[in-house]
Amino acid sequence: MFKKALLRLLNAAQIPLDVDSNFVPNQLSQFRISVSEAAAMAGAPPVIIWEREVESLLHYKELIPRLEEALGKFSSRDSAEVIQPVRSTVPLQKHNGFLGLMPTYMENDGVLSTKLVCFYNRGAGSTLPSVSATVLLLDPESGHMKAVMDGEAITNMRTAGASAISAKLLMRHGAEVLAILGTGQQALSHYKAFTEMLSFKEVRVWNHRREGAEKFRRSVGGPVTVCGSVEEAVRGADVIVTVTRSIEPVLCGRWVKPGAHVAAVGACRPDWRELDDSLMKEAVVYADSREGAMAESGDVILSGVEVFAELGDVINGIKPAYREKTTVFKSLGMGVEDAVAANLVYEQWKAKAYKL
Ligand SMILES: NC(=O)C1=CN([C@@H]2O[C@H](COP(=O)(O)OP(=O)(O)OC[C@H]3O[C@@H](n4cnc5c(N)ncnc54)[C@H](O)[C@@H]3O)[C@@H](O)[C@H]2O)C=CC1
Ligand SMILES: O=C(O)C1=NCCCC1
Repeated sequence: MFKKALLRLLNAAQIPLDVDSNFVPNQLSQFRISVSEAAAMAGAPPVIIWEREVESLLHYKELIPRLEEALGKFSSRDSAEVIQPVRSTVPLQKHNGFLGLMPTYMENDGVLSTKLVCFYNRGAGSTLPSVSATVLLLDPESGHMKAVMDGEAITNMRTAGASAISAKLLMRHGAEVLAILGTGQQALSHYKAFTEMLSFKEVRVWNHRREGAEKFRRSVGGPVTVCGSVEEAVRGADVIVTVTRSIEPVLCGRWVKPGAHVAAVGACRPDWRELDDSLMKEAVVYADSREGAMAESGDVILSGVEVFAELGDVINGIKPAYREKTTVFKSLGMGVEDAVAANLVYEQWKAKAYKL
């Protein structure tokens, strides 16, 4: 009874209760109760961490190593490491979109999360975002919800982080020219991740509307060449990122330099395309999840190509990285990426909260 009252007091004072053992507040440790028990007993509400705060807590330098480790764990197919089913989707027909459910459990790491993500094939005139997401982080022992987080910043950063890992592993040594097709949210996060973690002499961008590309150039500040066509942007490029909302191929194999690496991020439905057949057939195709790509990627399904390996297979040393060949990394996005990113945000949030 007394314990309960104390916990309610701590909760009212916004002292986080659902913390791991390294962070047990002194006030609780005297009562020798487990942290999960404490949080569950206290009925502690989840902390809410929104866009600006997520952005301020998440940094590529810390996120990317965690993503790399998570991709490796995913591909090890060890259920104590990662359980992550292929995303289930509910069509939002009236709104030309989908709700994706992305649960993940990492038993060894004690991480349980799910992302709810709505994504849309927006018409040209719409000002609404293409992707809207929320990540829920839970305590696997009690089921208690620890945190509710803005999922857009997490989605933008973890997707760009995974693409940067693909480039690090698959682009040719001495790569100099990066081309980005599309200039929306993912383009911005990819620009940041690629210029922070890798080094390029030139960055080119293309957008189907030139003013979008000009706006992008102004907003990133760094040197960017705006190109008038996809062909102009990608000719001679060593690394190409496709982050468009297109549902038809925008990138053709005949423009792509042999040995280039393509990180293909858009076209995440079985009948959507960003890359043409000739590129898909020429390239060695890698994916974040083989199963995900075979269920969701129009570029893979409709071109009829095989996924050669998962990125995690390369990380685990199970499959080779063909740097000298043309490579495509088909990204669909995975719950395990959201799980490690959200867990990192939560760790950073706790560290900040306890310093105060
Ligand atoms: N693989 C993954 O993990 C993820 C994939 N995505 C996908 O990445 C893509 C980009 O997402 P965001 O940057 O958030 O969207 P956004 O709406 O912010 O940007 C989309 C970009 O595509 C351009 N665009 C629109 N229609 C086009 C067309 N018909 N042809 C060429 N370009 C066109 C827009 O002008 C804009 O520059 C979307 O397809 C989204 O579903 C998003 C999140 C994660
Ligand atoms: O992984 C994600 O998150 C998404 N993947 C594809 C579509 C938009 C969101």
